[in-house]
Amino acid sequence: MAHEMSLTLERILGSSLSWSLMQEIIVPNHLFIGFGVYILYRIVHRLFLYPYLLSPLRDIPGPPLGNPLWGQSPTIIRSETGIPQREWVKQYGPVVRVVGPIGIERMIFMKPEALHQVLVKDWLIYPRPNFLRNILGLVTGYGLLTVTGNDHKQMRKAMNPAFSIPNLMAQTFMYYTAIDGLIDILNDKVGDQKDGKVIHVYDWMSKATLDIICETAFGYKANSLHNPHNELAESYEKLLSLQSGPNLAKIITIMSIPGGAHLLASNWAYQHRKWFGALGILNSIPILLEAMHNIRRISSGMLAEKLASASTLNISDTDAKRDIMSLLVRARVADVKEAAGKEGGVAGEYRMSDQAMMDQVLTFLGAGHETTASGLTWTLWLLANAPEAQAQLRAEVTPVWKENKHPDYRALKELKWLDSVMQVSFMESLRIMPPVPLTVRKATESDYIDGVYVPKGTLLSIPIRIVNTWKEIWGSDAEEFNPARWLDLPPEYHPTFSMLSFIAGPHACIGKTMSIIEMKAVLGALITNFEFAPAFEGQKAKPAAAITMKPTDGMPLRVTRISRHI
Ligand code: HEM
Repeated sequence: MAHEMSLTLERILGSSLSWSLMQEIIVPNHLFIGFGVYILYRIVHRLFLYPYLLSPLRDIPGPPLGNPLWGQSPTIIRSETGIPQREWVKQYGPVVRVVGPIGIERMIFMKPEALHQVLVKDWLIYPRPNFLRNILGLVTGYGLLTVTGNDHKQMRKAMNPAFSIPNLMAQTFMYYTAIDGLIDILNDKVGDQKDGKVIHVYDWMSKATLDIICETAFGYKANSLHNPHNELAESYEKLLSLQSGPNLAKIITIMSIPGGAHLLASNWAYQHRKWFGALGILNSIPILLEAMHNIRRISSGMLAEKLASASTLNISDTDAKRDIMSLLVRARVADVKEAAGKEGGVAGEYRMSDQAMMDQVLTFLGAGHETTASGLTWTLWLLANAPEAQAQLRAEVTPVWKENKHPDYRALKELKWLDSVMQVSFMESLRIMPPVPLTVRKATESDYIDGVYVPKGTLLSIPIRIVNTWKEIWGSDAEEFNPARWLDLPPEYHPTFSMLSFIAGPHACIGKTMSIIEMKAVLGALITNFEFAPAFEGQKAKPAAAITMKPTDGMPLRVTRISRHI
């Protein structure tokens, strides 16, 4: 057979270059050497030629390229999130090039026009990169945070009603079981001690916001505040304990290997999770896989319960349950009924499968729990260090909470923009310590941004914390906590692109209003009842360097009962 093939090829190639001669030339050794040279060239190109000599971005100012294998990533991974980038912007200006591992370039654009182009005008050209979508998908399900393009448009349209004002109004009362529980617990802990008590406030904010999001997302009473061994809360705690730059770098590396994302999301990986643990360096993977498995198992149990009762859900019932999952189930029932009424009808344009509904709710649990807990914790930290601002806030909220300890949506909304210490305290805290300090986009086409040619494939850092504290906009005290600045905004302030904590455009946070209302309800109750101060002199904040910015030390604060002062 091989002989016949060789004869045929010899005939095709003709006499000038005989097959036997070729066989001599292309001996396996030559092939091997050729392949080796090609791989070597690719490595040299990737690590040296492209970043130093060939990249169209090579002349853009930025920090030194650093080690060819890692670039600037060790500095980024080891530092507080956003701080190295902030220093580079101070040093190099509003357009910065940063080279990461294996010569991968990231651009930072600071100006509003550039951010408008990336986040709003051409958002379809600049989606979240695959590695980010895969990480978010692993942790929060394949929902709004991971889809892009038309799928995203349809999904967002389907999800918007769950975040409508009427729905938020109806949901507000769901916050108060957790808030009352939180106040009781802190009262018990602090007691009548004259000097108060040091409490790790992040841990309690995290439990309270988990209970709130479980109730608003599923209608499920997790009660993690009173039950230290709640499985869902424990799984999230484990997951969040992995939030560190080095862990994130490991997960991104696995996700970037072809098939890595599928592997981590697979049942096989869960069943063999101990194997990862045996490889010392990957010892965080079993914890991640186990936590995710438990969260999915518990969530799917809750979904099954909802679906089982779906037939009894009456969509016109004004007393109907307002949690997000009930809304999705009702929308699906309505969709199917509508389709059945039409000749040849099929269900509507975005009919959610069980799995899609699960993923959405996992997304809301993942995106809406830790962010809100961090937002509240940083606000308490900043107020603890600004006793005057804290006293002003207390003077504003105490009468409101004394009149009704469960203010409704309207009353919470009333504590509103620029009229209220509560509102400006949050704006200022979310400005300086944004719970999501940085995100990433990828150019899927070559284009000019702020006059710079950006080749297809370039990563773009969306510099949330850096823009929020940019001296060119916010002035020389940009990095300081000063809620009063919101009463007299600087002329350079841009309403959309000077404060990016919830970003902007079609991917802007869907839970923005919900989280602000929820944080107001929690903070109002806390500030009415307690005074917060640093736990010890010289205390420094310790934010984690990861996707979200939570305190790594649980944020100890000295908490004192207010009744002592009245
Ligand atoms: C203080 C609290 C919060 C902050 C600072 C925050 C911040 C953000 C940011 C910066 C993004 C954009 C991420 C990116 O594009 O890479 C985002 C997206 C998102 N957030 Fe939030 N978030 C908060 C609370 C919530 C809550 C309570 C929910 C839901 C219950 C939520 C659900 C989402 C979802 C679903 C997205 C994806 C939106 C899309 O791509 O269409 N967030 N959030």
